[in-house]
Amino acid sequence: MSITREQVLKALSYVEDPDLKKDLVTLNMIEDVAIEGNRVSFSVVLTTPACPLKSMIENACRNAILHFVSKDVELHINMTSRVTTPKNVGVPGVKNIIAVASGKGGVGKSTVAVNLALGLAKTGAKVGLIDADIYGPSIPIMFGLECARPKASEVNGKTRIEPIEKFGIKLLSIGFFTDPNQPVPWRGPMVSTAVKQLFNDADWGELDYLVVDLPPGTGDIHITLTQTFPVAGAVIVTTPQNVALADAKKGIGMFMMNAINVPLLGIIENMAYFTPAELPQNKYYIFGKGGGQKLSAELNIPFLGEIPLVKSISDSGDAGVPVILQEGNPMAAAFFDMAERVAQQVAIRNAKSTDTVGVR
Ligand SMILES: Nc1ncnc2c1ncn2[C@@H]1O[C@H](COP(=O)(O)OP(=O)(O)OP(=O)(O)O)[C@@H](O)[C@H]1O
Repeated sequence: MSITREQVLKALSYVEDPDLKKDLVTLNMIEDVAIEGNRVSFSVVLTTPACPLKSMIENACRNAILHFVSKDVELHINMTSRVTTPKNVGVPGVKNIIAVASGKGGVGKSTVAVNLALGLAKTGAKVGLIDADIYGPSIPIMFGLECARPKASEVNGKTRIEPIEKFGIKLLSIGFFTDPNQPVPWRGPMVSTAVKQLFNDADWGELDYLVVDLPPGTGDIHITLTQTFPVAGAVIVTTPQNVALADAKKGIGMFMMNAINVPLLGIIENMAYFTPAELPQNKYYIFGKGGGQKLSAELNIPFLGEIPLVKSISDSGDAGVPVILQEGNPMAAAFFDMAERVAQQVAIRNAKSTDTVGVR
């Protein structure tokens, strides 16, 4: 039996990426094809290491080779990734900026942003996190970094801020530069300058994803961010109450405005139901049921999942070790699934955009 490269590629041309709706060969996702006797190896280059369809695609490739080439092939598939990016990247080295927003305060936006960033990093992606919530920067507490002060140096006459590194990600919070006991009366231009500095004056290096925790509502920071930097997409966090959903709708409306026009990656319903630690099967829909799903259906925006109201989420945030880092905690799995879905939506958006590079 003599296997050819053409046979291998022909077989793999029957495997479609379910999200991108094209076959892997057309998408240039097959690399490093090597054949020695009946030993065949190749790499599948996914659009994100957080791809929730990774094992499904690997199985489909295996079946295609065994079916169309030979069932006697000794097959080695290397599943790898190269994160895609919108063409206009505003911060050099940063592939995708993901904004995490909410209509109302206190719905768990920072909790989602933190666990999203750490979930993406867990898959092997290079991740940064910016806490741009000037009214209540909570990320220093959630990372146990209340007293941290990032180093700043002068490079060629320009200030360079070094993000703090913890739990495998780089982070900066507006809270690192203010006194937590001293209220800061922010004025519009100050806000805009401070936010731009977090992006432009920081040494972020190479990042696949830079997650930005925005203040609640719609304001100066949202306008500065979306008009200064090309944002890959926004994630909207809401709770199930009608008042929260109504405000979430306004937030979504802002991202859809022509002048802003940021892709909506989806809605996350936080505190979707209460579940006691000792009775995890019991779900109490204390704030109403299914509001986030209904909103996503109404506005035709992906629903990225629901996170229950669980004491360990709050405790871990206060203790400075986010829940996604706790092996075996079911909430870690819930946040990890959510992170995969967000990365999936970024890849879909990037591929749909005519400006996309990375998927060739
Ligand atoms: N699913 C959850 N279960 C239990 N507690 C939660 C959950 N989500 C968030 N919390 C807790 O609720 C509080 C508010 O959360 P968080 O700071 O993330 O909200 P936020 O929307 O960012 O608020 P703001 O923008 O007003 O600062 C925190 O104490 C957090 O630990």
